[in-house]
Amino acid sequence: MNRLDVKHLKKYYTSQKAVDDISFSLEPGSIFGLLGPNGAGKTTLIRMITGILFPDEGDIIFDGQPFNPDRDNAFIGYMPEEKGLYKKMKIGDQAIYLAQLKGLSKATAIERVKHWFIKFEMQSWWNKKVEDLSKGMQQKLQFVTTVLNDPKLIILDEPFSGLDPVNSNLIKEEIYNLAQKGASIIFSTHRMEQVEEICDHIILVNKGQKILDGSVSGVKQQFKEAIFSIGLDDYPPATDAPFEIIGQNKQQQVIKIKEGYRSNDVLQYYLGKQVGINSFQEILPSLNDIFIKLVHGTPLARQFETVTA
Ligand SMILES: Nc1ncnc2c1ncn2[C@@H]1O[C@H](COP(=O)(O)OP(=O)(O)OP(=O)(O)O)[C@@H](O)[C@H]1O
Repeated sequence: MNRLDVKHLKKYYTSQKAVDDISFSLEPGSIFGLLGPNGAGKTTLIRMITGILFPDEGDIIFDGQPFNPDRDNAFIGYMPEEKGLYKKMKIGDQAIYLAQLKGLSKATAIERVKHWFIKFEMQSWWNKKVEDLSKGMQQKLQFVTTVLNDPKLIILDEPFSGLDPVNSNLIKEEIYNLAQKGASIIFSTHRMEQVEEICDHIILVNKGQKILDGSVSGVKQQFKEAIFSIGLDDYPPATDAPFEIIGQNKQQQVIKIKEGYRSNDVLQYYLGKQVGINSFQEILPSLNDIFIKLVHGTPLARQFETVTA
């Protein structure tokens, strides 16, 4: 059974089709990247999945049942990009209070908060106020308050923003741990290298519509362009070659195989020239390249439109 099924979800504002018929599914234990340019509709989609906004049309199925925010919110952890913490409240009390809001008893809330504060070396923060914390420290606290109740679905919007490399790694490891224990994670970010490193599956949204859906490796395969790197003992002039050279240094040549040829033709070509081949490897496109290719032609700022539902 899927953790989440989003079916034909729509949310129209008078001036914008913010989410326009989006469907996708999320399995338990999956780390899922929700990608898209500014104004694409990601936050609107997340707000519907977390019960903050009601969809105009479509269905959200959570753990096999129609999503009911009152019942299911206890199983969802949402870390929005904007901070949702009380500036003046003491940090320990605040974490306990937020855990209780998610349905934990006071005793369990205290136990969980202590556990996470020790794990993340935050014990000395207990009696401080949020306003005493730096941006990165607040981000770390926000992450802890998001996962305190062991959610089945965790939605993280730019979770690494403001974090130093050590704390980024700490949170990254925790994301893997939570997924391994069965939590499903939706990770929204504009940092493609983070998606490539962390996510197993992505969807790309543009102008309110889903334009790509697949595993990270599958998507990279889908957009590959017959580009290889090859390391040779010597680099003879490549006349009548079944490829074009698109880059070269002392260690390797980057080539694009011409239409109608295969990788074996490249090897045969160089073997025919009696050149020693030291390495040969396909270069897959980065998610950044794929993102730019797919949203190419989209105006830098999403334009408003007149919407009739
Ligand atoms: N409350 C609102 N009223 C009217 N239009 C809105 C409202 N909220 C969002 N929109 C519009 O819906 C579209 C999608 O916005 P949304 O915030 O979901 O995008 P996003 O993908 O999260 O963008 P970003 O990456 O910049 O955060 C935008 O064009 C925005 O102008």
